[in-house]
Amino acid sequence: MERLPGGRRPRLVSSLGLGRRSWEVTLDEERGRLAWRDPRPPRRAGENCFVPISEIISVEETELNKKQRNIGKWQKMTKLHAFTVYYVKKARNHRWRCSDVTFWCVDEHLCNQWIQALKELLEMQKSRPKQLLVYINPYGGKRQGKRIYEQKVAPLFSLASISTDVVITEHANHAKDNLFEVNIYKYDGVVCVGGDGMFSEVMHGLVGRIQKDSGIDQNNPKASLVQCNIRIGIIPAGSTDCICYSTVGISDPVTSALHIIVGDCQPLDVSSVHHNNMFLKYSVSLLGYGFYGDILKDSEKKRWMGPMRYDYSGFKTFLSHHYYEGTIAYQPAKHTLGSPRDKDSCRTGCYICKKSEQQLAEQHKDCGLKHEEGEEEWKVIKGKFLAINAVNMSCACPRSPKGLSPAAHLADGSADLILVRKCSRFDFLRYLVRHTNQDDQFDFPFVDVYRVKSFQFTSKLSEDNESNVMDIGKKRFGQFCRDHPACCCNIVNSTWNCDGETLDSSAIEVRVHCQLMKLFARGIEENCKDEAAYSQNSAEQLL
Ligand SMILES: Nc1ncnc2c1ncn2[C@@H]1O[C@H](COP(=O)(O)OP(=O)(O)OP(=O)(O)O)[C@@H](O)[C@H]1O
Ligand SMILES: CCCCCCCCCCCCC/C=C/[C@@H](O)[C@H](CO)NC(=O)CCCCC
Ligand SMILES: [Ca+2]
Repeated sequence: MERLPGGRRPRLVSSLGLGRRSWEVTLDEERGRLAWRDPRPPRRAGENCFVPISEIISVEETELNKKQRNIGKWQKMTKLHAFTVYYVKKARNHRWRCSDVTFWCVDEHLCNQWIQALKELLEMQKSRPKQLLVYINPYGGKRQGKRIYEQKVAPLFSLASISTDVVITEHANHAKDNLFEVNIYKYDGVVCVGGDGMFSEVMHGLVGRIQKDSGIDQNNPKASLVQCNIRIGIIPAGSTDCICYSTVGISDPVTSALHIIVGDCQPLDVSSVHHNNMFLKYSVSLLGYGFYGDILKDSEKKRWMGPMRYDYSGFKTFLSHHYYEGTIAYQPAKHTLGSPRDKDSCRTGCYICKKSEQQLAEQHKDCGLKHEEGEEEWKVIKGKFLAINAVNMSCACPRSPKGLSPAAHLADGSADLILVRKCSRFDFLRYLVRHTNQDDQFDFPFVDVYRVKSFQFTSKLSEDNESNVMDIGKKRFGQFCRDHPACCCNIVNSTWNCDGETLDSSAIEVRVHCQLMKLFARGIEENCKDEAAYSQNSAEQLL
């Protein structure tokens, strides 16, 4: 479509057939939408609909089948020309579906004009991926990854003319290692089909590869890491799927595939985890010591149970009620506007994350200047903890729809550090139950929460071992419980659960890297009235 005088974008308006009737169809480039309305007087009119061009999946010329041709007596004599528009239809609970509408007319030229105009507009959607690298974990979750991809996702990618290279993983770390070998720069994105563990693998491969190619040493805990602009798409097929749920609002393969197709982009904070100047892992969701570490450790032996293993190990770990002694030092996140006790959550277009993005851009501008991160204050807390959870995002998942920290932000450059101190089993149960209802899980005297940009943890055991290396008695006989010297119960360390993988060290140093990577997502959308397929709105509102 050519520009109108004054740079205004044009409208294409035609009377086109839809079903048995004629509708007024408008392609309004200025407002970025395709709309169709029943031109009959309001009392007799049917639905009026519109779809944003950014949410059109594809347009195709269509041969009307026999049933569709039965649209009126006179049309039987004439050759009809038709095209189908496939678009995103928004359903309840953030679920997206692919819907379609077929318009027809007798004028072949008009039909082609519409197809061409729509295709040109789709071509202009520059954030849409054309070529993707897909990794499928056939053993994640309920072992449905391959079937989910082939039946639900691949047909949508092909409808949207996205070409794919698909790798079905044969062992753990296959995807990660592969990402260090292939030419990643020819792809517009990498898709992982699996759970949080599979996402973590792909993220480590991609972020690690970018650092390697940029000459950054990941072992340096103070290194300024290079942002990864190749987006990752998650097709959920795992046991928890917390990253997908927290960034899309639902764990649903079709919804995620559609977010990839329309080229959504959601920046994400990533924490680096080090031990003694050695890089251990990155984390985007949960770094959990104590309760969640113990669940993970126990559940690894029960992988054959599938997603149920977390319920079994969760119950067992709850009954064991272990607490761990240690010291946490953290740097508060002073740069961010929010607080973990906020009532509002991070949503699409979040202004708190936008503010952090601006700050990051400013930091990059004066990249010559050293930022005084190391000099900022550290706060130190010693204690006995049932759980230490550091979350970069809410960690919402089907088990806990508002997550471990409902007000955490996806891309604000901070993590919420939740400390659950030693308390009774009953109080801990009350705390856990609040993960599943609307009550405030931080409103307990034994729970503290801080928004941080970095933290360190040392367990009491490793502190003692370091300060008493010559204490032969301890070395030989192990450590004894200080509270009950006579009971001889061994004090052991817990394990860190890092996005569903265990870490070997209990002493760790963690730093949040603001918006280090990007996902094919847009954050959780507010439930707005005009959400549902943009239909049933009045014509006056629309046109
Ligand atoms: N072919 C494979 N065989 C064995 N393990 C694999 C294979 N491909 C990937 N993996 C590993 O399986 C682990 C778990 O996979 P995934 O995250 O997909 O499922 P899950 O653990 O059931 O789900 P969640 O992480 O959501 O709890 C990943 O850490 C990944 O490294
Ligand atoms: C009496 C009712 C009490 C119910 C309490 C339910 C609380 C559920 C909170 C779930 C929080 C999930 C945090 C996400 C962690 C993921 O990075 C990780 C990898 O997938 N999953 C687990 O470690 C698996 C963790 C599974 C925990 C059950
Ligand atoms: Ca964050």
